[in-house]
Amino acid sequence: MSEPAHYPLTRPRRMRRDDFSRRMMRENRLAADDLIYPVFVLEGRGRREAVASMPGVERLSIDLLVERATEAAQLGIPALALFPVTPPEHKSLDATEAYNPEGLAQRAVRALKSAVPELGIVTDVALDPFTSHGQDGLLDDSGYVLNDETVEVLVRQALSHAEAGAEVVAPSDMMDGRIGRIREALEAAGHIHTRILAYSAKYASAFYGPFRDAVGSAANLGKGSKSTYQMDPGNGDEALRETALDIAEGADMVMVKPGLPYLDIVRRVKETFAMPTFVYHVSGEYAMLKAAAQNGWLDERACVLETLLSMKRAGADGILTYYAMDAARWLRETR
Ligand SMILES: NCc1[nH]cc(CCC(=O)O)c1CC(=O)O
Ligand SMILES: [Mg+2]
Repeated sequence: MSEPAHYPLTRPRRMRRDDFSRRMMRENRLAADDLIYPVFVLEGRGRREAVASMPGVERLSIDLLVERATEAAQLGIPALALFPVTPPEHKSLDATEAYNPEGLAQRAVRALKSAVPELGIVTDVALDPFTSHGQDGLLDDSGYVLNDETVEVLVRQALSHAEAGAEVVAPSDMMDGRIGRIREALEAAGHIHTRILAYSAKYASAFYGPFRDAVGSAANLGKGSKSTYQMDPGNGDEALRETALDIAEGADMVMVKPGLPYLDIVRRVKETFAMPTFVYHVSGEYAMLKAAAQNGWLDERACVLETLLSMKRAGADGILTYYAMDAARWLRETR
């Protein structure tokens, strides 16, 4: 009774035969701990506004945001990323509203920290919600985004966030040298515990379109491009050089953005630096999944969870996603 020689000795399908052995060999899992929930905050009370290009996503006034944040914490989500919707009358060429201690972001941080202290708050350090032209920095006469002058404003903005109680500041602007300057300023001001989540490899991506609608910077930006500071989608090695600089300057965590089209970069960054590595599943990626789901073309729950799991498999330690609340709920239910 000899083995038929043409039969494989190794049958990978054995381990896939039953649910128990599939679970035993599963290498990566998604959990609520992996999720960071990006939210848009509005002026006023009792206000909620839908974002047309992101069905299911709402801009909320601080009081409603506090309720939402309470739910997020109950679902086990560790942190929220805050994005203010600046009223047009507070936008200017010099973006001074960015570091107003009574600004919307700063007030939202204080309200969230007092109502839901266990939920980590990540603030966005960048000037685009505050400039009248929608660029992430100050402009010279030719319209070029100035680096060092912008960094000085980012430092003031980051300090105002730390002062308000944000545990994590996340520079998303891609100016050179800003991590080092922010780190020095935080230390000098005694904010030695404030973590920096650096958007280290942020690409000049068309997938940010719906976000710019959500924060109301799309109209200001018009046809303007961010290619003189955000990275060229054709580049991979440059992402490693950018990340190395941010780590050397004092970043505690690094990020790649967008997500799904850039998972090769996530893998390379994680393998090269072994740092806490985050990925941003951006607004356009959310919109794609949502649109297909609304048309009945994709199983939303299955495709979203598969997408987020693939980000973990690529090496991400955490994911910023507009699907955070849904995903945390889905992960609680047993199929
Ligand atoms: N500093 C701006 C910023 N911070 C986060 C996003 C995009 C997030 C998303 O698309 O979900 C952007 C947009 C941009 O760079 O134009
Ligand atoms: Mg850089």
